[in-house]
Amino acid sequence: MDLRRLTRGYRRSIVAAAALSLLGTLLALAQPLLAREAVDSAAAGRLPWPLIGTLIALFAAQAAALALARWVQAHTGETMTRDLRRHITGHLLRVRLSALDGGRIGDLIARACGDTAAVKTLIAQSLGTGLAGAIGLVAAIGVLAWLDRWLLGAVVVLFGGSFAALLAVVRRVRTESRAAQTAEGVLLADLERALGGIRLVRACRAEAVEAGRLDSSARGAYLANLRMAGMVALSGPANDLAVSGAFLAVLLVGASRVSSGAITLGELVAFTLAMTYLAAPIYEIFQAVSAVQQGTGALQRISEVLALPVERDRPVAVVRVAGTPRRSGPVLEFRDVWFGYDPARPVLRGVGFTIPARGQTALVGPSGAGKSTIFALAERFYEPDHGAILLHGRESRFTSYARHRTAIGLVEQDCPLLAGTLRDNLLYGAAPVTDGEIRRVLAMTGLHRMIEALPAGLDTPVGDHGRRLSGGQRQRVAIARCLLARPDLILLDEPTAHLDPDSEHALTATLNEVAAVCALVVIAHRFSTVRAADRILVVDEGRIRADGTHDTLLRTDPYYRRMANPTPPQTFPRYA
Ligand SMILES: Nc1ncnc2c1ncn2[C@@H]1O[C@H](COP(=O)(O)OP(=O)(O)OP(=O)(O)O)[C@@H](O)[C@H]1O
Repeated sequence: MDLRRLTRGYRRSIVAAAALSLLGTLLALAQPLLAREAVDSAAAGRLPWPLIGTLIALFAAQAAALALARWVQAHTGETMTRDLRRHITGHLLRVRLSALDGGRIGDLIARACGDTAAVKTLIAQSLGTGLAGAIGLVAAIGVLAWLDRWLLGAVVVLFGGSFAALLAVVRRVRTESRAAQTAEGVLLADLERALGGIRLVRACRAEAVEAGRLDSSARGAYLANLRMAGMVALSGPANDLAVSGAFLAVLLVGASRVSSGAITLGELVAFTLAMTYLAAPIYEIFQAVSAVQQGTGALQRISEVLALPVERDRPVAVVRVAGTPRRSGPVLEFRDVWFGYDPARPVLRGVGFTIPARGQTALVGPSGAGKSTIFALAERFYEPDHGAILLHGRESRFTSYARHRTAIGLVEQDCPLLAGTLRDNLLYGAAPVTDGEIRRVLAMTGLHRMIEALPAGLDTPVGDHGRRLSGGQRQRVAIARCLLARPDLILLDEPTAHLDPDSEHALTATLNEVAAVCALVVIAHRFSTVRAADRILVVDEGRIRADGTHDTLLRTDPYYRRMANPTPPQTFPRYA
């Protein structure tokens, strides 16, 4: 993303703002010429009322043009910021999870909010005004040269020096601006880390550690902003000094030229009036250049986000060649799938299995074996490094992400819910459902009694990440949401982990019911859940070690045998 691409689609508004600013400047520049006539007439003892009337009209027209220019600029700045935010947030929601794994969410939020605001300043303050300022400067110099070249010489010497100094300052502003934005990103990411894990922070009495960490990131932003403010502050008085010096010089040189008869008093007054209009474009150009420097730092950070790879469906032509999905046969198939979060260190090593269209399959295996990773690949959060995943007999990479995920429902281990009401969470991503269907699913998942007991029922807020619900309630809401979406295949990561024996029993009966109408794959550590499965896959070190029914595996697989008959000290069973 660069300035050229950023301004595409808004150039008309920018030019309109510049044209209005320029009109304001030109109306201002006409004033000294009329003032010269008016002062010379007044000096001759005649008050030129028509001239004075025209001057007043010019003042009013100038004010109106400049006010309108500012409004158009502000409007353009706000529109661009809104569109840029829409673009960046839309992009972030489609970024590949592999690209997000290494980044910090708080920093991404800072880029989507803070950096886009900095770009707004760039647009609102610079493009239109800078353009108009540059043209206004040339016009003002033209008028001054026409009024008196000698006086203009004095002005150029004084303003020229200060302008060169200002440009040097502006260059440093860019570096410091980028440093400040980066430091603010770190601060937001640290704050998000601390608030996201606030219970852990409290339980570990780590408030002071986190406060120190936040303090040091806040200090980074503070120092960079301070350095930038220092430079901008220095440049202001330097500019003022140059303006006052130039006025003094003009008055001194001008007075001697009036007394020698080289120019009239009216011409001197006109010159000093025109000079006031020289200061405005110079200030506008300075503001514009420094806003461009600050905005370019922010634009760079936004470009980095927009460069993150996104999930993109294959072109329709390629997808058509891949054939149509088969409804008969297995719903999901893994064919020799290899995958590593870091491709050099594979987590899955040649995983292969098929999931029939009905029935329950359990995935068991030691912690870290790769079970959740199999789910992540089945859901296409990541693509395999080698091998293929087939949905209804068709390679999943030829299916759109939306269609693929409509067919597969996932309930993850920590059952994340979103801030909102129970209803929002139950219907999140679901096709339109009837109240009867909601009631049926609530009864299946044992949520109906809990919801009946709530005064606001389904409209009860669940809090951030569903924190106002218990772990078991969260889990059941997540399962109910999944059932309401009516997928062909449901993936449940440890669905009974948070349940008491009664609820576990009830859920196992529900899962048996569900498995009669669609395919169900369950990651389970509890033997009671595994027993209910029609088929069990044993995963170990990224491979399917064994595959069969409960009875077969009891006879053939040592890990499964130990899982079925645990001996007390062996909490984490391993292969012999
Ligand atoms: N997003 C990730 N980035 C990098 N490595 C990861 C990521 N997620 C998991 N891993 C690694 O992949 C390996 C397999 O993890 P996975 O979560 O699939 O295991 P699991 O069998 O589901 O374990 P558990 O039963 O404890 O949930 C682990 O070594 C883990 O550290």
